[in-house]
Amino acid sequence: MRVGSFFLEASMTEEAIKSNIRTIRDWPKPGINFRDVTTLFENADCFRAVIKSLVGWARERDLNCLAGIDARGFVLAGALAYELGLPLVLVRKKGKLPAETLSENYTLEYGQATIEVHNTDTIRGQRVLVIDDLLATGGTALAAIRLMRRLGAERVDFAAIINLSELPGQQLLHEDGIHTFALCNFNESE
Ligand SMILES: O=P(O)(O)OC[C@H]1O[C@H](OP(=O)(O)OP(=O)(O)O)[C@H](O)[C@@H]1O
Ligand SMILES: Nc1ncnc2[nH]cnc12
Repeated sequence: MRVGSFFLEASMTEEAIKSNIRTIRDWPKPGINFRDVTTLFENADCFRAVIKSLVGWARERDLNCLAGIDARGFVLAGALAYELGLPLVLVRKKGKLPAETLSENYTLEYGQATIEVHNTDTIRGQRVLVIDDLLATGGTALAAIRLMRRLGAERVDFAAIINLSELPGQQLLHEDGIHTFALCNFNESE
């Protein structure tokens, strides 16, 4: 995985980004250090620097479609779609999409879930970037990637603000041949 400090403006280092992410201990259950990006979104300069970095990386990847993951991934994906001028497909939690859907089940750090996408032609033959706020076990990202492949994606990349470096997501995506980018890493001890 490439960590994004190369793309960050001099004024916004990896450490500066991390300092804008709040950690909530033992939430939503004991033992989980929840990395809360709402504090980063509330800092306009930091949010702009994050989008600028993601856009810089995305431009190098010669993409032609984006897919955002419900819910925090949507905040990033909408800004990237606007900036890059690319179509955006929404990957939603089960039961939220009104037309015909494809579904994938997955396991989270703290439970089980299902994500869905509309049965759209927009993905077929495209180089797609899947976007989320955070990569942990990789369950969500890999489920979204499976959906993109079922919809006929030619290539799928993945980008997030945060990689939880002691969880297996990064390695699993690498083993699946997914080009992955994150702006910062967190260890359990932080
Ligand atoms: O790598 P994983 O172990 O799959 O975990 C990462 C996912 O967990 C969080 O979402 P969550 O399911 O909490 O949903 P939310 O964005 O709706 O809060 C996060 O936004 C990622 O989507
Ligand atoms: N530790 C964590 N913090 C925030 N979102 C998460 N999703 C999965 N694990 C998470």
